[in-house]
Amino acid sequence: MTKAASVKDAAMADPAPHSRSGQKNTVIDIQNLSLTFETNDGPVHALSDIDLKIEQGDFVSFIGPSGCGKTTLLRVIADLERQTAGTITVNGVTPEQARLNRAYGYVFQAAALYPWRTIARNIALPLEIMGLPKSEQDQRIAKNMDLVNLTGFEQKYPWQLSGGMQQRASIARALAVEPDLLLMDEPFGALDEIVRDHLNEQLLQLWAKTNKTVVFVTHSIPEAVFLSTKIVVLCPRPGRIYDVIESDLPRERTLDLRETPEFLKIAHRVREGLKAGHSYED
Ligand SMILES: Nc1ncnc2c1ncn2[C@@H]1O[C@H](COP(=O)(O)OP(=O)(O)OP(=O)(O)O)[C@@H](O)[C@H]1O
Repeated sequence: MTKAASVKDAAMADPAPHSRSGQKNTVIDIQNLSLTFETNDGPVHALSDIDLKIEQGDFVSFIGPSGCGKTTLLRVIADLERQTAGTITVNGVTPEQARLNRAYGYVFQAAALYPWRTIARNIALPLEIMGLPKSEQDQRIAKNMDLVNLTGFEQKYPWQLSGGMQQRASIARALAVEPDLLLMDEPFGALDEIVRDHLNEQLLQLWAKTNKTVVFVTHSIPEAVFLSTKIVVLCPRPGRIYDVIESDLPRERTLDLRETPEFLKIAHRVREGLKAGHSYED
């Protein structure tokens, strides 16, 4: 597929990716950002000189070996960590202001559902905290359970659902606050490969339907290439960006795409980046 064709696909799948000037809106703008943790054993340079722009409607994966700073970078975006140098804006404001504006939903590796609440009441939790009227809560629960294909499971408890279904429920809970930005930290890392494949397809469908911007942490090369419009390869000590790959795969994807030469070419480039940035002393 040519670059021009993929851009056309992107425009078709994405109803409002641009501002009126025709420019894509920058959702996350990171410049010269570093973060050093001071520990009893000395400083840990978790992130060093990170420059990255993420635009409206992008699906961006962070991939890299353990300890290269993927989670730390996601946590800086979410205002769960603060950088020690450089700048970052989320929707044009500080991460703190973006958090207060409820700009993002955050999905963790573990579904983290309350076992004593039904699935519907788990999804309702952030809405209760926001003080939304019951009718609005019910409408958002129904809409987001439908988006993750869980309609009919409202009154079940988390332990009555499979791991994949629990993770879909946690995605519905993140979506219920209606954020434009979804931050996902290895959400499918603990699931078996068949379930992960299925959830990857469902996540892409959800992304196409909702036009969200997604930032996704993974260890898996096929997952990163299958899902992303942009793949950020990080390497450790200090954590830094080794490569940024703009994918020219079409936005509408099914799993058989993984057998194509275009897919394998991108996967090869990611693998080469991971190899080059890897320290074999670990
Ligand atoms: N709160 C903290 N205090 C001290 N060091 C930390 C803290 N959080 C993370 N680190 C260190 O920062 C570095 C980056 O950690 P981070 O968890 O972001 O890596 P990662 O790429 O997400 O790893 P993994 O794939 O294992 O989750 C690691 O060396 C880690 O030990």
